[in-house]
Amino acid sequence: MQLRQLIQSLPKATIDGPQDQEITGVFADSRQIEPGGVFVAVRGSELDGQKFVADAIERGAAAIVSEVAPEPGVTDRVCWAHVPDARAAVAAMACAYYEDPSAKMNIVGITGTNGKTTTAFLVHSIMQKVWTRAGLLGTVQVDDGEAVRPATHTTPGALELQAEFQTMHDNACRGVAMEVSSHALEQKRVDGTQFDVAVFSNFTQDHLDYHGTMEAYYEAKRRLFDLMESQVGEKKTTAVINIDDPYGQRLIEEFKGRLHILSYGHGVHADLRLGREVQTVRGTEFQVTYKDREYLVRTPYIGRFNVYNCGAALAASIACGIKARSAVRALADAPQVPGRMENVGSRDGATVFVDYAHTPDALEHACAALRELQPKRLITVFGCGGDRDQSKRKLMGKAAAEASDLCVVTSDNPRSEDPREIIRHIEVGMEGKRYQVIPDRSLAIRVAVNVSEEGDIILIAGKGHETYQEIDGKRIDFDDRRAAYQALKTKSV
Ligand SMILES: CC(=O)N[C@H]1[C@@H](OP(=O)(O)OP(=O)(O)OC[C@H]2O[C@@H](n3ccc(=O)[nH]c3=O)[C@H](O)[C@@H]2O)O[C@H](CO)[C@@H](O)[C@@H]1O[C@H](C)C(=O)N[C@@H](C)C(=O)N[C@H](CCC(=O)O)C(=O)O
Ligand SMILES: Nc1ncnc2c1ncn2[C@@H]1O[C@H](COP(=O)(O)OP(=O)(O)OP(=O)(O)O)[C@@H](O)[C@H]1O
Ligand SMILES: N[C@H](CCC[C@H](N)C(=O)O)C(=O)O
Ligand SMILES: [Mg+2]
Repeated sequence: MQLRQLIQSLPKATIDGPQDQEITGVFADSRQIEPGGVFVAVRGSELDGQKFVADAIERGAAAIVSEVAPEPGVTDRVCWAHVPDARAAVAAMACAYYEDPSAKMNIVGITGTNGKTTTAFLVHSIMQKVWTRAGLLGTVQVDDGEAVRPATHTTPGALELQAEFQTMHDNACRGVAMEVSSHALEQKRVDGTQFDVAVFSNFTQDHLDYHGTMEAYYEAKRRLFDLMESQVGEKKTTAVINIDDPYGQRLIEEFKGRLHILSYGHGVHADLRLGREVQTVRGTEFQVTYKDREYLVRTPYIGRFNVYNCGAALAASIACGIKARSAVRALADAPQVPGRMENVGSRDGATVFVDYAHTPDALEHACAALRELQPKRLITVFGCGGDRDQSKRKLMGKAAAEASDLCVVTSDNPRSEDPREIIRHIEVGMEGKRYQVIPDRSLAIRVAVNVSEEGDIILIAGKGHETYQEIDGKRIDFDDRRAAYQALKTKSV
């Protein structure tokens, strides 16, 4: 692509210097730049990209995009675009460079505190069944329609994202199911993406370390809908919103008349109504009413919260033009989402589930889901992440202690923090309840399995699909599922 053409995609830019050359790519990381590339200097949360401009020029950058004006003489060597917002510039150039691949596919973006990964898997699996090829982007993995690989972020940076969309389109994907994290929305990673459907699953406390307040966290989530409203193009867009969630109701109020809304939930006002749930160890059955027609949904997923995730996935699929009946049918063999309510085995009548609940609300729901299976006792092993929202720790302690017969409090990615200090924060919420503290996660799992008896259920929460434990900035191999399997195998009688 010609630099002149790319530069035109930048809103409100002041341009100086040579523009007549073919460029080799757009880069926000100076370490990746190739000669003839465009370097965008982003002021990040850790570093200021401006510091790397000289390095980028040294490596042969053809153009610099920056919030800072050029120094005299620089524009004799490179083109300089002075912009008001470098993150917005990255997104705009990413879309232009990859020629707006999101405009050519059905894009479902999913935001909310809990349930994004699960809902994205469900939408992806419905799309795959109906359209043969579909893309998936989320916390666990990326599926580009041909190959699956582990994800590094829930939502990739703007450049990686648009490149991924292009690959998916080249691979004949008709649709993409993607998670949209609040970090991504705040950092404009999805700006310029043309969504067909935006889903709001629910909203409870998390990430206050990053967003500061619940209001700022909500504003970040709402940006997905603001973006969809301001989207230019041919797409008929739909906002799929959980009407049973108080913040979902607020979102509906805020966007009524501005976006086409398809609500889901248990109430009579929901456009897609959920009801008559029956939970068993093998899965869940429930009824869906949409446009006066009733559907019986069968899914292998357990837990009431998964009825919501299925409802969101059905509504999103319908909004993409998929027949309700086909979507319902596809849910019957919904895939196991790695580390989400994953049954990893039983021994002497006690069963272990590994789950990714790492917020107070998720932990409460995960415990409640397993309680519905009427265990003799529910034994919960959990911890809280270091260098993350500290105020959720005591709330998670309370949620787990209230719903469990016994808790084993342990470590979950302490990162740079002292694991015992994190555990002390958790314990504040557990006063007067039965629990044990075992900071070594592997030992904690072994102890929980060893004390279990016939009819017990053990929930190992917080790490789900993760295959590491992050201590002091280092990632050590660790997998709850493997640790549980080993503990079951070597259980003392
Ligand atoms: C806090 C946060 O979200 N940080 C993300 C963000 O970094 P940043 O933009 O603040 O960048 P920075 O490190 O300060 O550097 C500033 C700029 O200098 C550039 N640089 C840096 C070094 C150099 O030598 N040359 C150079 O050009 C960097 O490429 C960057 O453009 O953008 C980077 C590129 O996209 C991300 O890798 C990075 O994710 C960090 C590692 C991270 O841990 N993020 C987590 C919190 C996150 O994003 N999580 C959400 C999910 C949360 C949920 O569970 O809901 C996610 O979407 O994954
Ligand atoms: N709809 C829901 N409501 C409440 N809790 C849920 C819901 N769906 C899943 N959970 C709980 O939250 C955990 C995380 O689910 P999931 O990975 O689908 O969410 P997520 O929003 O992608 O999370 P993250 O932001 O960490 O990627 C699950 O393991 C489960 O315990
Ligand atoms: N995406 C979540 C993952 C948390 C998982 C938990 N294992 C932890 O490390 O805190 C976060 O960044 O808050
Ligand atoms: Mg996720």
